[in-house]
Amino acid sequence: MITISHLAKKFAVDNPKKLSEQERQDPRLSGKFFHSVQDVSLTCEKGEVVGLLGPNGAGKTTTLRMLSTALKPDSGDIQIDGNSVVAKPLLARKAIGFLSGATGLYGRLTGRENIEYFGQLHGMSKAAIDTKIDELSEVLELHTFLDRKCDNFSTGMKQKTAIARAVIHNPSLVVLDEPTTGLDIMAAQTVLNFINGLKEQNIPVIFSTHHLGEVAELCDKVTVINNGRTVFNDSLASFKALAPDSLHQAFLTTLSGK
Ligand SMILES: Nc1ncnc2c1ncn2[C@@H]1O[C@H](COP(=O)(O)OP(=O)(O)OP(=O)(O)O)[C@@H](O)[C@H]1O
Repeated sequence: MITISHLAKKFAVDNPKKLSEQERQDPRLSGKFFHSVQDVSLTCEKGEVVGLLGPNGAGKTTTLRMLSTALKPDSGDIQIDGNSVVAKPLLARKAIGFLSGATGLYGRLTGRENIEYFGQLHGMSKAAIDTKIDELSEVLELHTFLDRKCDNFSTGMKQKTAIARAVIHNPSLVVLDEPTTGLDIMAAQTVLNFINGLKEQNIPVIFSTHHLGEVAELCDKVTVINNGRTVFNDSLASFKALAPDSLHQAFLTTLSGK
């Protein structure tokens, strides 16, 4: 089980002139700090898929980066099966498969080499890496480009390769930051099927998205973040019940604080 409790993260603002107009008006700007995440809590049980929703700049990526250990929280805690991610980051890195917003593939390497490299970093044997790549190639439909250099991959090819790379080590929790953004309908469906496959294997998934249709299709739970705070954290059924005819209206209701 994953428990995120009262996370907070602020960033120093070196030059306020570099902030956008929206950020300058944002209540999270206080003195020399921008309090990106102020109080985020959520839970995810084995086999559950949690959808993380929120307007642009709400704090979703910052939250997921703390969960993946890329950022250290200022306060709050994250526990995976009773172990604190903050206290034991190395343990957490083994347990989590994290897809960040930037795919960051090595362009001079092939897709396969990029994935293999991560497997090696995780200490996997060549045989275990090969077996896992075969499996991922099947479910993520990588065959046609797996042995091409990543340099001129399409957005979809890059994203599928980055997802395969993120889960090469058989993580016990998968965290995906906007996994379908920029993908065409077929590639997005492949990624959604992949998430569904993880769910069937009882592997918990937490993913951020702006697509409410994906939430309806896949999620057991919904967490909405607004201005760095959790404003909704409940089952998909409870989310839908906020406005039975429209998920968009349900989402807007969570933001209005009603
Ligand atoms: N390293 C940083 N330094 C300063 N401000 C930051 C930093 N990282 C994020 N922020 C700010 O924190 C806020 C939350 O950003 P975050 O990327 O977490 O939002 P998000 O919910 O993922 O948004 P989007 O849906 O647009 O991806 C934004 O205003 C962003 O500019």
